[in-house]
Amino acid sequence: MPPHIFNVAARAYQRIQEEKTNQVILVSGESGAGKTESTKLMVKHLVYMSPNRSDDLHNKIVQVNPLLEAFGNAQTIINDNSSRFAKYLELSFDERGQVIGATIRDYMLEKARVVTCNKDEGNFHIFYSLFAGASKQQLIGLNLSESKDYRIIKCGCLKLLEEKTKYREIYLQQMDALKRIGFDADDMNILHCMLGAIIHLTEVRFKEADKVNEPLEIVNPDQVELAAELLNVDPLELCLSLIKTKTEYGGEQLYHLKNLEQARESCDALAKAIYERMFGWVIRRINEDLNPTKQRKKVAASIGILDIAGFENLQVNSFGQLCINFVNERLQNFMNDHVFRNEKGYTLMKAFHGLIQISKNNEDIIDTFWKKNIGLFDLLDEETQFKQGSDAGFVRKVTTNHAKSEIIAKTRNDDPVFGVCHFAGKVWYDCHGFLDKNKDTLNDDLFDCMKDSTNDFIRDLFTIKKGPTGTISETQFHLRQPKKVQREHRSNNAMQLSTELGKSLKE
Ligand SMILES: Nc1ncnc2c1ncn2[C@@H]1O[C@H](COP(=O)(O)OP(=O)(O)OP(=O)(O)O)[C@@H](O)[C@H]1O
Repeated sequence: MPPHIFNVAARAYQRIQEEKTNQVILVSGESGAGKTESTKLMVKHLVYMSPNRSDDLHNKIVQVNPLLEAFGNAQTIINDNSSRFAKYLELSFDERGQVIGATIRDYMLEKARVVTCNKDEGNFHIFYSLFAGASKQQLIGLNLSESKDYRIIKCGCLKLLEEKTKYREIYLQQMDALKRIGFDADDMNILHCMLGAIIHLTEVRFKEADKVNEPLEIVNPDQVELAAELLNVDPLELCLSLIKTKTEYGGEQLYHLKNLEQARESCDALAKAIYERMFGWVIRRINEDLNPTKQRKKVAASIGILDIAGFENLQVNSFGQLCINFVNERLQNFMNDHVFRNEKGYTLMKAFHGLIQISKNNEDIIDTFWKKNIGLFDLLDEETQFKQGSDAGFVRKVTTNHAKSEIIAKTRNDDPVFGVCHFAGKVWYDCHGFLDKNKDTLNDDLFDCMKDSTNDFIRDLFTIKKGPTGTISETQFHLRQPKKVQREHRSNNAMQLSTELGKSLKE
């Protein structure tokens, strides 16, 4: 039945051979519709059609999926294995139509999931497989305990104990896939250290001081200490950067103490930043391994497959859903423009008549998001920059500026919620935390702290600038080879750390 996965792939392949033009396959559909599975089948089919293919390369291209899914997928209410990032995979072919490599571009990783996930959803798969699959020794090495109820795996619905056998198996597959793309012992060590550091950072708790104008108290400084140790950064510098921030004014450095919320946010922001950069690094390594130039053959044409997170309408829709749904609006618009509005598209539309629903023009919806000054994104940026800005203030701006719009829906109560009538249906957005998610900044002190790591690789990872797609996987910047994290043996140092912290804050 059209549109048949293998038929679409075969047509693209035929065109690169006959017309010698690059092809792109755009896979769209709601979350859980089968985009990722279809992409995998198309890749398999394209590689299968390639003559004299190298089995090693063939296997590698097909086998990167468990890795991408480990770090980029999670259980959602709709899909047990939902892609929480967008992926553009480009297969390169030589003049004989032989596949000679692949490149992956990643976009929009939903890194907020590391620290918050909706009820009945899960965190990224890698955290569950780490606890289920890593040996006792490995976990002890990361100062993690099998039995502790960590926030990172507690959030969401997955019952690790019930799924342990499944996740142990998945962990072994993931480690095997990492080895296949060239991860050596040092790479594995640093990857595990970063995962461990993220887990410890999400455990850090803060407490208001008893007196006003006094710094916050870190309830469990041992967790900061452990994270610092795994990242080879100075624990005292890390503690200080979590509870105070510096600004420059008239050439002078001023220090501000963070409030409870700001400290929690900056700790979460650090955990998210480490995850995001680690994810980019894994993709970068996949790309290095599958680089077509390694085959010493000229790329004659390519077939790209775009698989982005599908349209979402969950029980609670937040900033992530707003961004995902906007991208889906843009894709829909692209389809309208480039497929259905030209002659070939019209024929296609007739052929598909009754099989798929042709959506109406959605330019008004795109304008609602993007129009200068009054579009949702400009309004959100404006409210975010406003010192007294709030989530409720953003919703007020949206509903006032779009009072007559048929696209924006309001609630009758004062909840910071508004609705958008998308091409695929109406979605209500709960705007709690929108401003923070939009800010998503790691303050300079924390950045500097990471850049001061004594481990060259961690330092590079945080010095590297993000590329045009917002990830580090694509930048030209050179990353040094990871070196094993040097562990200093620390015991019962938390007390000493607290004393040093108090002294340093007084100074
Ligand atoms: N061709 C297929 N064969 C077998 N199972 C499939 C196929 N397509 C989809 N499925 C089933 O549907 C589930 C969801 O598919 P998939 O993850 O590809 O959806 P998606 O559209 O990529 O969703 P999301 O946008 O959430 O990432 C799969 O985990 C699988 O169980």
